[in-house]
Formats: sequence, C-alpha cells, structure tokens
Amino acid sequence: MLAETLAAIRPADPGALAEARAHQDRLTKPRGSLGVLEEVAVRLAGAAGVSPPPMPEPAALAIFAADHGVHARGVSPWPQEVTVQMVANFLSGGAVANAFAAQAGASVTVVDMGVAADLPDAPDLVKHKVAYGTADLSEGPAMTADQAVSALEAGIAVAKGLVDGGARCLITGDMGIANTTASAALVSAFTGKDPAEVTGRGTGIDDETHAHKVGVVRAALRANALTGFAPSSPGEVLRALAGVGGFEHAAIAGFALYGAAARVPVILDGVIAGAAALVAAALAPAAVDHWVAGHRSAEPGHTAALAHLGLRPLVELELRLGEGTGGLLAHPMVCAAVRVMHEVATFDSAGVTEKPV
Ligand SMILES: O=C(O)c1ccc[n+]([C@@H]2O[C@H](COP(=O)([O-])O)[C@@H](O)[C@H]2O)c1
Ligand SMILES: Cc1cc2nc[nH]c2cc1C
Repeated sequence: MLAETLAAIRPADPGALAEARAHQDRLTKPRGSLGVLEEVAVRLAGAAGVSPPPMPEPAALAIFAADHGVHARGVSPWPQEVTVQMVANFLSGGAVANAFAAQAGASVTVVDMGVAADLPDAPDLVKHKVAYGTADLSEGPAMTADQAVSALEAGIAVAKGLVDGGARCLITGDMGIANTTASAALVSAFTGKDPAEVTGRGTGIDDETHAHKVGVVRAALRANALTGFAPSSPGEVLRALAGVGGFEHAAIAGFALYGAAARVPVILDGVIAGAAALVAAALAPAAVDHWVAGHRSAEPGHTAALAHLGLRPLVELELRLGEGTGGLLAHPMVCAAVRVMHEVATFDSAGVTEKPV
C-alpha cells in the first residue's frame, strides 16, 4: 500500500501551472494584487493538473491520536491521560477543533493510532491502535520498523476512506501529550538543525524543563544514531521515523502522501504535521507540491520544517494547540483563492480596460 501510494505521486503539472498563472493575470484585478493567495490557487492548479483547480471542498479533518513513551522523562507538564480524555472530547464535539471544523464546514474523524488506553466504539472513531504508546525514544527506537509501516499505511487508509467518501481537501490533525518532543527530534534529524534550535515549549514549560527537553531530544538522536543523519534510502527514512517519531507522525505522513497520490490537496497543521511532512517528503519529494501549510505554529521546529519544505504558511496567529486548528483556519482562505479562479471576470469578459503596457 505504501509502495503503491509512493509510485502514484506526481509533481505539479507545468502546463496547469502556466495556465493558472496566465489566468490570474487576465482577472479583473491588478496583477499580483491577491498576493500569496494567487500563488495558492496556482499551486493547487499544478497539483490538480488542471486550471482552474477543483474547489477544495468539502474538507475532512483527521485527528491522529497517540501516546509517547518519552512522556516518562518529564518533557510535558500534562499527564498522559489527557490524550485519551481529549479523544473523548473530540468525539463528543467539545474541543476547539470541533468548533473550528464547524466554522469551516469540515468533517471530523478521530483515529486511535496508539493511545495508552482502550477506547469504546464510536461512529467517528477509527481504530488503528499500533500499540499502547511508543517506547521512550531517548533510549532507543520508539517503534519497530513494522509498527512504523503499519502506522503509515493506517494514515493512507484513512485518507483513502475520506477521499472515496467525497472529501476534496484533507486537513491534518494530531493529539498526543509529549508529541512536541518527538516532533523536535524528527525536525532535527531531517533538517540537520541542532536540538536547541528546534525544541520548543509545547503546551507550556518553564526554562528548566525546556533545557531538560533539549537534552532528551539530543539523547534521542544519539540513541538512534541520527546525529548528522542524511537519508540515503527509503529504508533510512523509515529508520528515522521509527527511531524518534510517534504513531501519529507516521500516520500523518501516510495521510499526506495519499493526498498527493490522489491529487487531493492537503492542508498541514502545526509542528507535528511539519515533522511528519519532512518524513513524507523524504520518501516522495514531489508530494510537497500537493500540500499547503495552513499556519506557522509558535514551535521553533515548525519554522525549521516549513523552511526545509519550502512552504509558506497562510496563517500566523501564534497558535500552539494542534488538533488541526491551524489547518482548519486556513481552509476558507484556500477556498477563496480557488473560487477567484472560477468566478472572477476577466478584463475581456467584463469590458474593463487593462493598464497600458
Ligand atoms: O500544533 C502545534 O504546533 C502544537 C504545538 C504545541 C503543542 N501542541 C499540542 O500539544 C500536545 C503536545 O504538547 P507537549 O507539551 O505535551 O509536547 C499535543 O497534543 C499537540 O497537539 C501542538
Ligand atoms: C487540554 C489540551 C488540549 C489539547 N489539544 C491538543 N493538544 C492538547 C493538549 C492539552 C493539554
């Protein structure tokens, strides 16, 4: 399933990109006056292979939830059981992600990738539990190679289910106490930046805990032989993912890869999605053409990941919640950018005089 998905990924279509750029310039607005939104619409045309691109709606949010063995190292101020409690909150519609999804008209699917407790069946809950949390990444691999592939393929399956069900835009979401530590380790491994530069304060930690967290990330890279990592094969990418990633990172990577393979745009949320996208891009560089960075999270590792991927975030509101909230906020902007391509008149059709050349 992973191999099939990777084989189906194509880069942006140059013809559709050129046509979309030319179309932007014919619309009744000064050239470039929609700024970054013009690039977003052109990008989606390239990704879809057609200009104008299809409207990226309806949107579907998938929140991948998992726990982390590294929580035992005191890297988060929150107890681990908050992960499973928040899953229940998502399912009963009480989280910020539910409010933002209602605002964006997006469906919400919650996926148990490996929370540390059993969950009762629920209509919007997909069960793909790989294990009851990962192992402590600062001591050795967080997961086995089989677990990493299984989690990646779960993300692919969830994305496929949503696309088959009619979704025309996929939004990534995550929930996992301590997952900013795993995110920092992935970002450090894939960007080569020092742990001190990419490790943030997550849900909110003091200076002392932050210094400890940087040390834990450094230890994780060492324990997994990822210091100075330069992936030379898909096997090496998977080794890094299994070494310091979380089940939600693996699933989000698969989810984003499937969107690229199916030519359905993916809006990436914060630092967890950014870290997962680094893994996915290392497996299939062309997949990046199919992704939009929803926002820039307050986590420093997110900025490093976006720079490495060459993605410009749409929203910058110092959000650091996760759940897909930043991706959901960006969705109406992405829709507006594409709607312009479908509905705005051209200078010709509206009889508006063009600026003399
Ligand atoms: O999306 C982000 O950039 C982001 C930044 C900081 C925290 N979070 C969320 O907070 C949790 C992880 O924070 P922590 O401090 O426990 O590592 C996890 O559930 C994430 O969804 C998310
Ligand atoms: C309450 C709470 C909600 C969250 N949503 C995503 N990460 C979270 C972390 C906490 C602690």
